[in-house]
Amino acid sequence: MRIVAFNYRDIPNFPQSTVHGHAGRLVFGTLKGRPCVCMQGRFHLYEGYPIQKITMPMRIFKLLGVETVILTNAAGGLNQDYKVGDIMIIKDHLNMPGFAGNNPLAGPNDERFGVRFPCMSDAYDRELQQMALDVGSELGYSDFLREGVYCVLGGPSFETIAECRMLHKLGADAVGMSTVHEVIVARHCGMRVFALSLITNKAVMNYDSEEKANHEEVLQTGKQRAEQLERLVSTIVTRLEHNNNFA
Ligand SMILES: O=P(O)(O)O[C@@H]1C[C@H](O)[C@@H](CO)O1
Ligand SMILES: Nc1nc2[nH]cnc2c(=O)[nH]1
Repeated sequence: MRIVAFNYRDIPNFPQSTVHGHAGRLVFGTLKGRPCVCMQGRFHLYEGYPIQKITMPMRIFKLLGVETVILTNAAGGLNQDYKVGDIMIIKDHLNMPGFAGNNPLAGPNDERFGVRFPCMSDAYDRELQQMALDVGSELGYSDFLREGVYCVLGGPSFETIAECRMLHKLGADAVGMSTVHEVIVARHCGMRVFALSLITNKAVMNYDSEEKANHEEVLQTGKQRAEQLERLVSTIVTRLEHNNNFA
């Protein structure tokens, strides 16, 4: 298998990864024979990037001919049934920065990519969600595979207890700092989207709790589930090929 990788710093105008654990490389290769491009590290509002810069890779992928985008993230579990290490298939999102006007599509619309007012009620492809459930069940992952609503915040501070309680009441199952901006831009230009959250920590909802969210726990849980996540995603990619829907 041949892989070609580019450091973000060698790609003109590409943002740089500043987060520990994000390697900062764009990797081209094949996954089970299927041509893929993977980002080793994504960009976040808390790094100080304008939201259009964070989502620029989505438009590059569109121009490269990508049809399906698979996004993964680390998130805190708000749903009290969730456990650390659960994998949540994202079925919908709450875009908190968007409520405050920070939407990647704000500003003049570039008609070459999509319409001024794109629909988001179908942001997360339902067929791909079902496929992930089927694949997860075949792989024996059903005990830790969930479906839920992801809420994006700006970060970098983790949430207060009151914020976690509010987000849970609003219908969020998991909270994080990424993904939604990319989803909006990917859908705007017509790519299919599938997204997963790894529940790396439990959001602290109780004033008696001694637990504290921290990035080390996030990285640690990521390492523990890496192999299973990799198998889940690569099997889904294989099914895309077998279904031949997106060639
Ligand atoms: O996968 P992402 O980058 O969304 O991971 C979250 C947000 C921060 O980068 C990090 C905080 O621990 O986890
Ligand atoms: N905002 C937020 N992002 C996270 N990423 C991983 N865990 C968390 C969390 O608890 N909150």
